[in-house]
Amino acid sequence: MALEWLPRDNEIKDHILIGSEHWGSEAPCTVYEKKPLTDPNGNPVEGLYVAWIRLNNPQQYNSYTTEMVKGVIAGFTAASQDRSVVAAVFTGTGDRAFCTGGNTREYAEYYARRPHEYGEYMDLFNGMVDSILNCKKPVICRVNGMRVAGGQEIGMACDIAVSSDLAIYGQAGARHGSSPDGGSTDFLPWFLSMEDAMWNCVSCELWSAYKMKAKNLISKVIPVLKKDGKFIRNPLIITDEYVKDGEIVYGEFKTGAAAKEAREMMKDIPIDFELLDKEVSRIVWTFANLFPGCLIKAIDGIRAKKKFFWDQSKLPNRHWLMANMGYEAFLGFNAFNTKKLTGKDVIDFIKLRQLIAQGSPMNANTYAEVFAKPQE
Ligand SMILES: CC(C)(COP(=O)(O)OP(=O)(O)OC[C@H]1O[C@@H](n2cnc3c(N)ncnc32)[C@H](O)[C@@H]1OP(=O)(O)O)[C@@H](O)C(=O)NCCC(=O)NCCSC(=O)C1=CCCCC1=O
Repeated sequence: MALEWLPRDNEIKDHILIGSEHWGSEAPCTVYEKKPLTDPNGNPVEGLYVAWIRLNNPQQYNSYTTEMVKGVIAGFTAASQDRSVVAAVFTGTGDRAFCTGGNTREYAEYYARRPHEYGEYMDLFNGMVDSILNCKKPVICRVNGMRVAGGQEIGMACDIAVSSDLAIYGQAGARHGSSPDGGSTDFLPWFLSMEDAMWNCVSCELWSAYKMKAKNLISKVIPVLKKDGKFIRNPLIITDEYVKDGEIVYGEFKTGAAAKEAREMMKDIPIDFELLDKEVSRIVWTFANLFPGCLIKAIDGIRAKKKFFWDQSKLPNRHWLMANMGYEAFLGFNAFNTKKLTGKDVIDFIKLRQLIAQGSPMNANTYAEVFAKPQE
């Protein structure tokens, strides 16, 4: 006997928590778009979608404003709760940047010296990372360009990353007055060796996508320059040689005349994301052809290792970052934000250390000594 006699409520429930009020189309904003799932021949599959969450602030390298952070949270919450969504793709507008982190203008002009406001902001920022790590759909980071600072942090929160070969990766915090505590100090040591994680986290060096692939940060690097109908690899990076004079050179930036020649050559070559998007579709199609429950259980099992340190650190980090907005962040983000006025994007670090060595109080006079002065 079948079970028709059991009382059942068959009215489909709506689990959507946040509406579309935090998304937009005009920069700066977060764009949320449901694109049809496509099969390997590019045919749309009826009733199934991929949620694209796009940071749309290209003039400021897709840095996220406070409103955009809310848009990302809303995006991953929607992707998670929408039963027709198979996977989420996190990307940025254009071909320059995926994201270069928090909006330094907002940081300098609003949050600096408003630590409690920044505490509220950090609650949103932490919510953004959590929304990625808790999304009940696999999350692909489509790295369309630079993934720097907080951009690197939200990128590493994603499950898998495929990258344009023009992208560069790294941190900026220690140069601009923050600590990469929005995930990088927790995630980087899982991806890279401890030595590489340490250097990449603090030095603020930017490393090529090829170098990061070789060091296991990302899954795949895809050529995006299409010369005379044929994709070529980023000519600025050494990709045809592994060892030179006993050193690993694969993935390093070319220098001198070779770099100049590469830059010249790149000038007229259009950027085309066809192969990058094919790779994104291939990964999504692989996910779509797996049991959804087994898939997300496995993904959450791996995410748990990222969360282990993130969950322990995110609250103390929030409190420290909040307090820091009155001190080093005030100096660093204002220096970066006024670079067009002063001609310098960082403070005089040696002067600051000399003043600290003398036991100087950290007041407006001291701050004035370490800032570059506005040019005539
Ligand atoms: C190294 C850079 C990423 C790239 O340098 P470069 O290629 O020389 O480009 P720029 O001329 O510097 O930048 C082009 C224009 O974009 C603007 N820009 C770039 N990044 C940002 C940003 N994050 N916010 C606002 N605007 C940005 C830049 O001002 C230029 O505009 P213009 O009008 O002059 O044409 C370099 O751009 C760089 O270092 N950017 C800043 C990176 C940064 O400091 N991000 C914030 C770090 S802190 C953070 O993200 C955090 C996250 C959570 C936890 C706490 C936290 O601090």
